[in-house]
Amino acid sequence: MAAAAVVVVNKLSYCYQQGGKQILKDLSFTVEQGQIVAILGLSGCGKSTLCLCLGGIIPHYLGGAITGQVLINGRDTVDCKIARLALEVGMVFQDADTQLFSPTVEDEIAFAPENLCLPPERIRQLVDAVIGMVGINHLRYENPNNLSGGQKHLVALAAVLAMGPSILVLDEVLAQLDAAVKKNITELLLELRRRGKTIILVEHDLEAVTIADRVLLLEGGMLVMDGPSSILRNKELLAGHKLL
Ligand SMILES: Nc1ncnc2c1ncn2[C@@H]1O[C@H](COP(=O)(O)OP(=O)(O)OP(=O)(O)O)[C@@H](O)[C@H]1O
Repeated sequence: MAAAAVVVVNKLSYCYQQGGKQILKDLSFTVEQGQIVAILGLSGCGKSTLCLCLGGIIPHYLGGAITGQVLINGRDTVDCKIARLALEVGMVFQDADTQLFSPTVEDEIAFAPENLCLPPERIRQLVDAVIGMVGINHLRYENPNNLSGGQKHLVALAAVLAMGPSILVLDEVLAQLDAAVKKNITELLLELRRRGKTIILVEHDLEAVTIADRVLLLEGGMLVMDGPSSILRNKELLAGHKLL
């Protein structure tokens, strides 16, 4: 039996301003539970915009003109409250500064579980667990503002994992990590997939996305390729799309 589609994107088009430039053009695809899907494409092709649509940031916070449909675990992102969506989709933004606002890393990770009114002991367990998973115990009492770009992404990832979403949308989270940390986080993503999480990964580094089961390629806001990650070995095809 085929795995359930946890993300359904159906004829999605989007402009940031009514009547403005169309950024996403008639995108349709589905993602099954437990898949790692990489979204590739040249700078400006709409990868981050698509991520924002998947997490409901578009249209809930950024407005604009959206047509078509994005369903997350069967919920339409336009109709579903953003707080509800955040329990299903954990997003780490390309610019992690936009999602970090607490005085310490520990507080940042505890923030959402506290808002869910979880018991203090449970919150402490969750914070310890995700700090361990992401390997940031040494940053626990640091102010997120003082961290490097890569470290901020790790803190945002830990904060998202503390919410226990079934889907992760990670926008260039691996890009700024050094090789050893990148390897650890890659292994973590594979472990999360084994536990049934669905992961959507935007990266420019083709090497970093070889863990993906599937690759989607955007060009000028259009989906021009949707195939297995083995296409990453096809140098001619990649060069043809200016990815090499
Ligand atoms: N808030 C915004 N308002 C208006 N236009 C925007 C906004 N954010 C992005 N854009 C435009 O949308 C287009 C797609 O941007 P997007 O960030 O989604 O591309 P990307 O593929 O993620 O690029 P990169 O790889 O450089 O991160 C670009 O032309 C960009 O200038």
